[in-house]
Amino acid sequence: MKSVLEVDGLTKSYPGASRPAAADVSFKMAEGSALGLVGESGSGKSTTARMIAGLEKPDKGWVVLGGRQIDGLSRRAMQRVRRDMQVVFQDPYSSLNPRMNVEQLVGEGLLVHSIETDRAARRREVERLLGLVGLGHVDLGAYPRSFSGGQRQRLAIARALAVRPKLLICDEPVSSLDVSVQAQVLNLLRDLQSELGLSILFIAHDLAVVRYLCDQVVVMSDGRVVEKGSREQVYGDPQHEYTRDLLAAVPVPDPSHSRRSVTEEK
Ligand SMILES: Nc1ncnc2c1ncn2[C@@H]1O[C@H](COP(=O)(O)OP(=O)(O)OP(=O)(O)O)[C@@H](O)[C@H]1O
Repeated sequence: MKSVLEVDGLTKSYPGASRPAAADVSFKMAEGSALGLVGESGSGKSTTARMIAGLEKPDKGWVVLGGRQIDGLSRRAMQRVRRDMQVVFQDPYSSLNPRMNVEQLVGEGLLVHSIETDRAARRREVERLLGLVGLGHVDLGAYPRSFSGGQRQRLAIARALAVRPKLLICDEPVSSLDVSVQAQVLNLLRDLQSELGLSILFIAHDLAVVRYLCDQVVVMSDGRVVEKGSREQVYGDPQHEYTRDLLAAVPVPDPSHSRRSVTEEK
């Protein structure tokens, strides 16, 4: 199967640290799949994601997106690659510009990347995207301050999808939300993944969340990959003691219990 993302030997040390934040991290992601990168706080997930997204330069290793090596590209070249790789961040309160309204926020990528320069057509596309994320009813002139955390995360997802990325990186996208809202946003991501064939790299410390959404799992500890495999392998027959310990500590209920309420969030 064609891979959307390959990382090989990614390594990063921060000055003064006693060990690398990420050491020799390698994995492959098939197109249309959802891969969960899991581990406790400090295990190196964000550092790895930042190197993939070009926000941090690796000391060693490489990143290939859609067959093209993207580490070490110039800032300008990287800007073009950003269209193919969108990130949804943990905190929807700081990731959305408070001075931009819904139409501007969701439509920005369409304008910046010259995908849709006609205002009326862009507006229609923004409305379509809002419908996709369950916000078909919202006022295009509204500002982020009038939305709940879950709704803001839906806006962030619509904004990311606008440019039709090859890869969506979700960095702890539900961990700042209430548990009931978490389930709704996870259900949305799952539906989008199956309906649009989206490739999602999902970063989380919570194994229950990853089990729900991801078909492949990479487990990190102390900057290293300690286990990787299919969901069935990693959850059904964990090989590493660290994975077994993480699994033993899973606290969150199955989000599928609130599946019917996906569109009910206000
Ligand atoms: N900019 C930085 N400068 C120095 N050290 C850093 C920096 N960013 C991360 N680290 C260190 O690198 C290690 C890995 O951190 P990283 O944030 O990648 O882990 P994580 O698994 O994403 O954790 P969290 O879930 O808390 O974000 C930690 O020891 C952290 O303190």
